[in-house]
Amino acid sequence: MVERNSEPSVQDRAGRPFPVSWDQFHRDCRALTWRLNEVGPFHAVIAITRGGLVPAAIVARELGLRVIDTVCVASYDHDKQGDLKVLKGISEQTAKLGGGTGKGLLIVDDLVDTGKTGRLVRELLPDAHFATVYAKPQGRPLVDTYITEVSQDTWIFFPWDTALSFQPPIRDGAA
Ligand SMILES: O=P(O)(O)OC[C@H]1O[C@H](OP(=O)(O)OP(=O)(O)O)[C@H](O)[C@@H]1O
Ligand code: HPA
Ligand SMILES: [Mg+2]
Repeated sequence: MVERNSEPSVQDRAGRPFPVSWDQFHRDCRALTWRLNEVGPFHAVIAITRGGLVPAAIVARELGLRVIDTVCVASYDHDKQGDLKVLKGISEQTAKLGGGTGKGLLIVDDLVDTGKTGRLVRELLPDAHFATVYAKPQGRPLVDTYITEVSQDTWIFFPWDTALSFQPPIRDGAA
């Protein structure tokens, strides 16, 4: 738990931890690609940084796509969501592939939570296909394809944000 002021963080409010291992994440990305393979073909993959970079690499590999671009968005400072900022949009070359509206482009992110990030990127590329690995109910309507839904009060811990650590035995008070 990280407290920077008296407000509970999104993660504190979320309560339910959902740790995801690298193995599980890889399996979920492959499951996502099975679905996307039926929707495509796509001209390019666009990762929403930074969380979307990992699933985008796996999905692109599985779909045989080599054109990969990024939309760089900053919102959560660890677990507190601030104002959204687009730090970088897609390149002119990728925009051309999508005919200006994103048609035939595949946007990938690790998850949708409130949907703020997804909404912003959809506004930039309204005709693109938006895929995430995980979805919470508030953001789910924005996503075209996802694999696993978790409750809004779940906090997903991704493998690139975590490390193995000792856990005290349950009888000694472990959660
Ligand atoms: O649906 P929302 O409520 O907008 O939340 C979802 C976004 O939040 C996380 O990114 P974050 O902004 O934390 O940045 P990161 O990908 O660089 O970790 C996650 O990777 C999604 O992009
Ligand atoms: N886990 C990690 N990052 C996030 C989440 C989450 O559940 N929601 C928004 N950003
Ligand atoms: Mg992100």
